[in-house]
Amino acid sequence: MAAAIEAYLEKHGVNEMVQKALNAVVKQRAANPAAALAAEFTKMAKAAKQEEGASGDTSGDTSGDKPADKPADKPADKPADKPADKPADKPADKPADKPADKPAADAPVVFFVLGGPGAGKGTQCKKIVEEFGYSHLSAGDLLRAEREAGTDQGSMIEEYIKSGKIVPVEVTIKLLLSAIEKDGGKRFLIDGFPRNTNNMSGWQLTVGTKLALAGVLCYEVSEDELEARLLKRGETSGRADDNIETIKKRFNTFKMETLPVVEYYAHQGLCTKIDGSKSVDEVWAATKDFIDSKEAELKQK
Ligand SMILES: Nc1ncnc2c1ncn2[C@@H]1O[C@H](COP(=O)(O)OP(=O)(O)OP(=O)(O)O)[C@@H](O)[C@H]1O
Ligand SMILES: Nc1ccn([C@@H]2O[C@H](COP(=O)(O)O)[C@@H](O)[C@H]2O)c(=O)n1
Repeated sequence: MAAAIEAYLEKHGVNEMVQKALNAVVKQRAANPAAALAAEFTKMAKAAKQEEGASGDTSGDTSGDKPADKPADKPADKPADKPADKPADKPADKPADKPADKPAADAPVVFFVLGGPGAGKGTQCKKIVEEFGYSHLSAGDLLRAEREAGTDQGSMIEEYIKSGKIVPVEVTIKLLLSAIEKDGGKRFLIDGFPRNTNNMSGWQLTVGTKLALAGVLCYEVSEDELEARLLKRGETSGRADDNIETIKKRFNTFKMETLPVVEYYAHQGLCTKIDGSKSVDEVWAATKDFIDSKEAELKQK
């Protein structure tokens, strides 16, 4: 099935695939969007398999039959997550110059780190930095720092954070790319990104294959546990979103927008899910195993 999904992706591109699946899920008003999305991907993969069988093309080379009006990297026409009154129509950055098919062997390596609010992303990233010397970039931290600048953009970011919504990618990607460039490292943990399909499109358009995505870590924790952790953290964090009203909104955003992204990567075989409800040390043991095995894979390349 993974090969069939890859074939579909080759033909239609990631944006079209994700957008089509998300549209179907939204239409269904599915109670469990992640499961519905998984079902949509499976349906698409089956259709791609049949299509491939019908055309007799088993090579996987689809370069000749891509419809001319549908480039693989065409961004979603309208990001699903755009708040109606915000100017978020298109990523502001110029698309990466004609992307190569694959990242260069010496391209810096990136891991996305996902999980619900309070799942322990930051806690585990810190440990990875200590043990493996990776560079850690938290999209949330970068946005909070930018908010402090006191500009119009700062107040816009504040609004999004307080309402638990995802800031338009053109803002976030600029912060991430400038931090990556400044850092100049070879291994990056991108914490809290991509949080929705708009984030994914922005990354694909601006980064393309300049950086190599080696894997996605996702920490799974129940909402009850997350809520308890965030309320406790809120006693000292001073964060505008560690209060029960915003926490509920963040949970909703996570379920509706981020879980589908996690499922997308899971279907690509890129996502490793870790039980984040255990103790910090137990979660770290699983995290370390993951990084060790990825480092071994990367050494063989
Ligand atoms: N395994 C764990 N068990 C119990 N508490 C934990 C665990 N991991 C992290 N915490 C605590 O839970 C809170 C949230 O952790 P952390 O800030 O690492 O999460 P996060 O996923 O980065 O959150 P956010 O997305 O909101 O920034 C912190 O107070 C942290 O000390
Ligand atoms: N890709 C992202 C990441 C974060 N945000 C906003 O920041 C808030 C806090 O993020 P944490 O990762 O620190 O939990 C989050 O709720 C969003 O409002 C974002 O917009 N895009």
